[in-house]
Amino acid sequence: METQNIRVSFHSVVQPIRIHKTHLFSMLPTPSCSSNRVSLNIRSFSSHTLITRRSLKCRNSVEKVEYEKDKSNIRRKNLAIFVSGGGSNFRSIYEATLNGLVHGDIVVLVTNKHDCGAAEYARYKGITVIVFPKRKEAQEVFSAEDLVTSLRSHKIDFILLAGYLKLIPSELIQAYPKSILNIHPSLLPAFGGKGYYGMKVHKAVIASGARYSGPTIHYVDEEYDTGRILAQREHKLYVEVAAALCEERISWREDGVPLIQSKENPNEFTW
Ligand SMILES: Nc1nc2c(c(=O)[nH]1)N[C@@H](CN(C=O)c1ccc(C(=O)N[C@@H](CCC(=O)O)C(=O)O)cc1)CN2
Ligand SMILES: NCC(=O)N[C@@H]1O[C@H](COP(=O)([O-])[O-])[C@@H](O)[C@H]1O
Repeated sequence: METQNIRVSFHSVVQPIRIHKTHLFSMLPTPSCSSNRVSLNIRSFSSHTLITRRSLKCRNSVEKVEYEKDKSNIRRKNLAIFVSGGGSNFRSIYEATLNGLVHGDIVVLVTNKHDCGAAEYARYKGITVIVFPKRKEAQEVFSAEDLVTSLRSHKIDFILLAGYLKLIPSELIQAYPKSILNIHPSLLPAFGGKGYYGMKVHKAVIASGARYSGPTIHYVDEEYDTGRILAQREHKLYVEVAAALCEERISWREDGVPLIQSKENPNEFTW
């Protein structure tokens, strides 16, 4: 049987398309590199905060400009993560909340498998674990409304699905508009929908002869994998998107396309 070489690449397959929007920010003055060091504070016109740029050394007239968003006056966000298995993305995001990459805290883990690896890890870290939906034979009923009430009591700002294998009910979607994301292990819309989860997705990609694959992060709507796509790139993507969420660097284009404001250059947006 002919073996097929497939490159399952988590590198940038879909080049981020960058657009330059100036109405959000003052035109960024081009830093002069006459001196050895440049430092510049840039005040934006938008609701965003002061963007300070660390002074940088210019070498060989090549500028390396980094912007450090001033997060001191951005409220830390409360996150709920939904998982059904080991929680590899959950653990990455959790670590990122501790090392400062994500300006938020994982307050609740929701799972349909009370004894999954992610739930055990969460309990060990002192994170509240909620089982939803409960097993059919469970004594007490815990409805979608009960789940919304519980998430509200924990003051949850965003919900991140990370290997959660059940359909999110519309009650939750209505209660958290534009605030629920999911990571899917293919370049949607290909290989998505009911029945496409876990290894089933990768097997379908390989069987199709596709040359590339990679994850998609999208907003969650009532159907499996049909919500607005936010990002498609290498597998550490969820931490970067969670960071953008918590730093309020996501905006919505007039036609409903969500955009991520670049951390490096606030005048650039990708989708
Ligand atoms: N309302 C939504 N809920 C969920 C979405 C979504 O986009 N909208 N994404 C899924 C995650 N997912 C793909 O990214 C996904 C998960 C599970 C399934 C699936 O077919 N599940 C089986 C049951 C599997 C099991 O119980 O072990 C099924 O429904 O028959 C498809 C896609 C999370 N929720
Ligand atoms: N449709 C989404 C989906 O299928 N997600 C899948 O859930 C698992 C999560 O593993 P983890 O719990 O070890 O991160 C992974 O297999 C991932 O592809």
